[in-house]
Amino acid sequence: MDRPREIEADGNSNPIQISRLALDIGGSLIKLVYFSRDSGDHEDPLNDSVRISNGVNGRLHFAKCYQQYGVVFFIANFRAEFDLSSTDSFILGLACAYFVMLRTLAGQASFLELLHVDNFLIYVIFWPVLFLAYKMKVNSGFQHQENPTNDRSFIKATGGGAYKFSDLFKEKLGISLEKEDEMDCLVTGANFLLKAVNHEAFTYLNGQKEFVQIDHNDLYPYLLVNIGSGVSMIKVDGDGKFERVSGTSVGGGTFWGLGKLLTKCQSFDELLELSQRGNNRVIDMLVGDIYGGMDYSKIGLSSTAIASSFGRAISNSNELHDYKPEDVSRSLLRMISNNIGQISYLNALRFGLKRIFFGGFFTRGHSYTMDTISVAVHFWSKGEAKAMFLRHEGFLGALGAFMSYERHSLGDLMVNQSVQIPVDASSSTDTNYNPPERDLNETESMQCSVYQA
Ligand SMILES: Nc1ncnc2c1ncn2[C@@H]1O[C@H](COP(=O)(O)OP(=O)(O)OP(=O)(O)O)[C@@H](O)[C@H]1O
Ligand SMILES: CC(C)(CO)[C@@H](O)C(=O)NCCC(=O)O
Repeated sequence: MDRPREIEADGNSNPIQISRLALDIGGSLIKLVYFSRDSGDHEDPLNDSVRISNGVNGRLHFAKCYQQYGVVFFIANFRAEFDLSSTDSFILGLACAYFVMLRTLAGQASFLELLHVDNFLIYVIFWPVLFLAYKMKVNSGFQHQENPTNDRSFIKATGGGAYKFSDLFKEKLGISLEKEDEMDCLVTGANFLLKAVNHEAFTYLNGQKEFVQIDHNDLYPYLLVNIGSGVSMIKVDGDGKFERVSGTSVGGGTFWGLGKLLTKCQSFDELLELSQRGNNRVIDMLVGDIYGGMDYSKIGLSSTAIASSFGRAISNSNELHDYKPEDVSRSLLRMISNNIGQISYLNALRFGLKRIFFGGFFTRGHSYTMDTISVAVHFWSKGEAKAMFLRHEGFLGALGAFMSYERHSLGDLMVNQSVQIPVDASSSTDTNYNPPERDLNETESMQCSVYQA
């Protein structure tokens, strides 16, 4: 197979050269992974790696697109990323504010009809993708071929949206989405991160985060639980060797959807933030509520264990508005995280798996969510199985789609780990080492090299 044009040197002195981009268009969020080549004339002070002459050095960027306000979020990032002039960003910002305002106003069908809703929404939702695709074309000389049957304007894409929006992308944007299987991508992304990135996996129990050193020779088998809108459970036996063994529709979409209805929260972050301040005991029925304050120790249940999520709400005449949104959010988060932890454990037990890695954007590095999942796995497995989380949790699919460029045309993608998480030599083997606190779910990048096959 031909090497994609995008990776050919173009001699362009533009410091940011987007050469490849992959998408994961899920039920709730759009995730992007893209590679920008180093121009070579500005060294990253944190980069202590050796530049390898036959590799293409650059950065792998991770970004996600909120469907709501996604445009404004991206503008803020692109301003720095692409060195937009202030006039450019002002004009783009105005255009985006206008779109967002229209979208907000567009509650009525008649108004949407006036705007030709399909065109309007595709430009609003996929504006960031368009912008990146445009940048990719400009920077890499990536163009339509003279032979129209050999169309190279394609982007690797996975997730349901790769199918759902395929025609729309082609018709309205002139971009073909080259579809990659979602499960395949999740596994490829997870395997890559676990093998190539230091301090990628960690355990989280009782507020203690501990990084796990992954032994490459002893990684398989493991259970990958991807908590997106819905939940997929995949038994992974090697590179490309996997089976989706289970799933549940009670996932991140359930938390966000039910939470939105019950608390009137306007954003997922707001809902998570509320949960941090809430007390689930107000709404959940505890074992102690049923057993007069006592443990039911014969079956291993303490008085504080939840006997019935939301069960307290039946025992008095309270209406929804009598409960604090904080408490509702807390109970909901706990119910869903517990349930996922329990089903995950049962599937691990089914196949004799000791390690469970959790991916997907539901966890969002949120301590209470991770703690609840870990406690469920720990409790049900009597400490036998281990719940582990991934720093790039939400990007497994997009990363897998990105890696499929390699599978088809390139050699390896290598990550320069010393840059991804700046650690000094003395701390690099410390499993308790905590990388600087920042939201890894927002835009992030890691230094890497692509090798030509
Ligand atoms: N900013 C956010 N806005 C909305 N949901 C968010 C946000 N951050 C995290 N989430 C949570 O992440 C979930 C989506 O996770 P993810 O992007 O991994 O899945 P998806 O690809 O959209 O879903 P699926 O794989 O089921 O199609 C949401 O349902 C919600 O619970
Ligand atoms: C349908 C997918 C795979 C889309 O990502 C995901 O949302 C999911 O795994 N849902 C759970 C479906 C089930 O197994 O019950």
